[in-house]
Amino acid sequence: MILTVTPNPSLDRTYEVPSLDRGEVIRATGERMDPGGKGVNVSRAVAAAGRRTVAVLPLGGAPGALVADLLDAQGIEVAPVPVAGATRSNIALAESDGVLTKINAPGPELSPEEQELLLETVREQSRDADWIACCGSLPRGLAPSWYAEVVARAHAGGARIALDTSGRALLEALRERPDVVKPNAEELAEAVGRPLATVGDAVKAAEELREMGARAVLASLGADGQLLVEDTGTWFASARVDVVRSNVGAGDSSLAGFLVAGGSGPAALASAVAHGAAAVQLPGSVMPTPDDLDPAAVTVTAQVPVDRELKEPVS
Ligand SMILES: Nc1ncnc2c1ncn2[C@@H]1O[C@H](COP(=O)(O)OP(=O)(O)OP(=O)(O)O)[C@@H](O)[C@H]1O
Ligand SMILES: O=P(O)(O)OC[C@@]1(O)O[C@H](CO)[C@@H](O)[C@@H]1O
Repeated sequence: MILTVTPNPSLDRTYEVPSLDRGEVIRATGERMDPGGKGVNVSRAVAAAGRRTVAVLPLGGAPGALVADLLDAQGIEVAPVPVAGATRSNIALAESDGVLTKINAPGPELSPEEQELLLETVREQSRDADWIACCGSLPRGLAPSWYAEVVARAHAGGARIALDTSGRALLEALRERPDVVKPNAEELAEAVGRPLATVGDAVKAAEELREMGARAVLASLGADGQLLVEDTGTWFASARVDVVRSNVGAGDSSLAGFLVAGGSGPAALASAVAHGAAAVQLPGSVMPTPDDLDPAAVTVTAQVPVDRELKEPVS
């Protein structure tokens, strides 16, 4: 079973707009609502792959009830933590030229009792978990060391941890040796405090994250593909994509692909890239099913193209 923990979930609202004109009334040509938050998306993708998953998440107010209904309609098993504050709504504005602008709200502040209940729920649900995926930003109230605490507890209980977060929450958790961390290019650059211009820069930064405590690093590099650096080797993978419709949740889909394929080694990396490539070709944060995957479009190599310039360098 793959348990996901999303301390700051969201109701994701996507509006399709011709273009963004600041200061004007913009008429949307389409809209959709998805249950969101990075761990929630990982659960949706794991379930779409036909594997058992449970999503732990605080839920509050009318948006929280809507997130619960949407997850129920998708058959996702949820271990909810009722909270007083309303679950946030995050907005994505998708322009017709493919540019996507996202507005992420801070979310409710969790009281000390709610924080304790969240930790306790994670503990209870961890019993049958092979992997625990801890994903996304921390809501107000949770200390930057919160993920570090979850990693320590999970390891004490024998589960493996995949962590997808950023900033101080990531840096503090590294000391507890998470089994895999999944930064995107920006998060990787921020963690090591320098820009990334080439695939080789990303390899060096991933190696540094391992020196800081991560056992493995699965770095997602947007249109450039993905990199896996672990004890047994370093691999680079990419996939052919015809049309990008929405990259919201592509990283979450690829983390799910990595975990359902075993969570280590080149075959798991290939699955991660196949899931990311399929996700960007679907609207909103729709997660791919096995029918959407095209494993033949994926290439994986141990000959990492270190001199290749990133299409989206991080300055
Ligand atoms: N423009 C693109 N073209 C082709 N593949 C893409 C593109 N964007 C993303 N992907 C695929 O999806 C994977 C994850 O994307 P990305 O690195 O943007 O994740 P992310 O920033 O963590 O996303 P999110 O936080 O929205 O889940 C990439 O490694 C790649 O396989
Ligand atoms: O604010 P966070 O927690 O960093 O990210 C939240 C979020 O942007 O991540 C998912 C896409 O990865 C969306 O479903 C959600 O809106």
